Amino acid sequence: MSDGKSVFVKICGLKTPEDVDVAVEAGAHAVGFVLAPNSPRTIDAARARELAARVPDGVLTVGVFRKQPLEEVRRLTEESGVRGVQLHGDEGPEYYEALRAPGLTLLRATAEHVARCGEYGEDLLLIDAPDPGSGKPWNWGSAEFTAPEGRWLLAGGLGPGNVREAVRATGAWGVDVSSGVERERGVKSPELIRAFIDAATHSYDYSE
Ligand SMILES: O=C(O)c1ccccc1N[C@@H]1O[C@H](COP(=O)(O)O)[C@@H](O)[C@H]1O
Repeated sequence: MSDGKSVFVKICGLKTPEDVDVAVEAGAHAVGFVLAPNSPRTIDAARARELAARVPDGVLTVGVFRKQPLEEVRRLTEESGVRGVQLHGDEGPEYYEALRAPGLTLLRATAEHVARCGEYGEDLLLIDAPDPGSGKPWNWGSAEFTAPEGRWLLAGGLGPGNVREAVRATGAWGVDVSSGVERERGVKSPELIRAFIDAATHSYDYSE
């Protein structure tokens, strides 16, 4: 039985039409394209545009950036047509203010302790491991971790086998994954994508 709580699920680092179709069909709420350089998941803006065009309106398309200049983020967002921007860096509130545009969802990714979502003007907060995209888990289950208020996503070392426990332990509003749904680094697995979405969306079903 479900207690009615739903969990927002983002599948990140998609590179092929097949990846996108599997994630969307399995019920992802958002899909991410890495527009930051030097990742095994990096794609260019033209490729991201092709992939984003496959995604129905109800699913958020997100460009992922790391420590890139504002003008580059603006240009790649425009060229790719993504409707969300996820920033992994030390950008301050003024950066978010400068990026804000109608219809654009801003995600702030950080490994720091943050009290609430929205302090920098972001729409969604992403609490991640210090090394984003590494697949390494962090101590979200420890007593030192205090969940932020508002809409926040948990990321970092999640996979089909631990996402349910992670959501229950932290009360995260949503989850984000990349490595945990790959069969090898940078190559997604349809089976793992489906299993992750199923486990995450049913986090509050059945009691133990
Ligand atoms: O995935 C990447 O290569 C990446 C590159 C630059 C910034 C962020 C990146 N990924 C983000 O990391 C988490 C998922 O990490 P994990 O692999 O599941 O542990 C997620 O927020 C991705 O968007």
